[in-house]
Amino acid sequence: MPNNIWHQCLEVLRDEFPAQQFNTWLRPLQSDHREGQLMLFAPNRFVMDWVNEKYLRRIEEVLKDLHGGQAPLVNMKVGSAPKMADLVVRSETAASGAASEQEGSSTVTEEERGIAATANPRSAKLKSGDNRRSVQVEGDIKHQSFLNEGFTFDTFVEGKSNQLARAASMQVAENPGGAYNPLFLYGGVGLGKTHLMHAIGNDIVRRNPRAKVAYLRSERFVADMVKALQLNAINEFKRYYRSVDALLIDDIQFFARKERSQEEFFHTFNALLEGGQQVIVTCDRFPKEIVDMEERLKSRFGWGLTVMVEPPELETRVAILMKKAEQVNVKLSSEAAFFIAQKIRSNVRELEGALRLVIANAHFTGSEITPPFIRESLKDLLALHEKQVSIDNIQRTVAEYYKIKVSDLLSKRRTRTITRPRQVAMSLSKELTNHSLPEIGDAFGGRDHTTVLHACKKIVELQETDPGIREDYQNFMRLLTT
Ligand SMILES: Nc1ncnc2c1ncn2[C@@H]1O[C@H](COP(=O)(O)OP(=O)(O)OP(=O)(O)O)[C@@H](O)[C@H]1O
Repeated sequence: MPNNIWHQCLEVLRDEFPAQQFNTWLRPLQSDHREGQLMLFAPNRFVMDWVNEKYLRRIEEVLKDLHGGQAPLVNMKVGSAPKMADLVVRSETAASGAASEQEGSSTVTEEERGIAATANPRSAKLKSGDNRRSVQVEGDIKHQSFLNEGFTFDTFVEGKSNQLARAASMQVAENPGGAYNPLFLYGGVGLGKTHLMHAIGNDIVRRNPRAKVAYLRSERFVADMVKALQLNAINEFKRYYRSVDALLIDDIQFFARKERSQEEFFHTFNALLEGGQQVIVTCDRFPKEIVDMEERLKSRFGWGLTVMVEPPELETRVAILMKKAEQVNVKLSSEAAFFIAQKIRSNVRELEGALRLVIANAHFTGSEITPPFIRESLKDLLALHEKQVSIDNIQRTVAEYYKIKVSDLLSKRRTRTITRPRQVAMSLSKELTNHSLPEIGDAFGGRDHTTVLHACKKIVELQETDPGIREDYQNFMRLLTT
């Protein structure tokens, strides 16, 4: 009876608390007891916070009374999917002494409060900008996250598009707090930034099981900070985030406009860097391009190493598909992988989604995975893709075709090998999307609309005089629209 230990504990608690309290907060908790750890699953974050605040200490005492030195460590988690990187709150012995840092003067913005209100309904009752000093909190609550165990360097497929990011990440995992601090990984959606970040975290813990690694999305940092302010626990918040060996913050762009959080993060960031602790940040764009973010924070991001993760080229997409299929013990022929990789170019997440769909269909129908079968399975998805020609899509297709990088198309480089593909891509964007000339200019590294106009004229001219360009252009039209 693996969860017996929790039932014993519940029996004691049932006698201690009024029935209504017991039924509301303790009874709904589900448990999973293994390897010296008792994981309690709360149905939502509000219940988890409440139990943490009001009952966790008592739960631990009861377990100690019942099992002495054999009592398991208690962790709490929302939901029940063990593979997800959900927030885990671990109760630990309070560290002595209060943090002495001065609090910043900026106030919590409406948006920041909104996040906290979602995370914790009680916070909605608190007055805006309430940042009274902490007196005491019930127990010292420390936050830690489970890292997705499947996201490792072994499961990450290397290609030209991510070679540098992967190498830098491996260096950081080997030597956290060393030369690449902070590590700033950026790039479009679904390209593997989170995967790499977890791989670093997992590797740090593998090398040093005592290492304290905190992974969280930036919204979580904001919500925790606002909640800490409201519960007068900001010093505990600061102490916790400054005590980790590595702080991994995903999708930092969500800090935009959250001034108080930026300020808090700025101080945390400095403290960690000074302490030789590792900071890793991911973002959907280059630091300088993040809007509504303090300049001093953006410039700090550039102190270590900033690396882009680019969309994978065809060969890498094929390799990723083969690897993902292998992970679920499905035999995928290279012809089939190639077929999917050619059709789905947007990002790896979508590539994975397409593969899952094909595998599920094959499983249910007992069919072999062949190109005609794939075409039929992905009919709706492909139709959607074909309808949606985006500038992004055009840039990727053109870059891949001419064997250059998307970032070259967006750069200021003016060599012929780059300018011609750039003009082709601009012209295709004008012809195949509804974007205006200024919008297209913007999407190509912030160029003026007259540059786009010039590119369009040039490509029309060249199609008449240069058979090579004419053929390329026709190929693109076919690739992008059929
Ligand atoms: N090179 C790769 N090898 C294997 N899997 C990959 C690779 N790149 C991405 N993936 C997979 O693609 C999926 C999406 O990746 P991930 O969540 O890391 O993207 P992201 O760049 O963080 O996106 P977002 O900006 O939306 O958060 C994950 O399942 C990840 O394992």
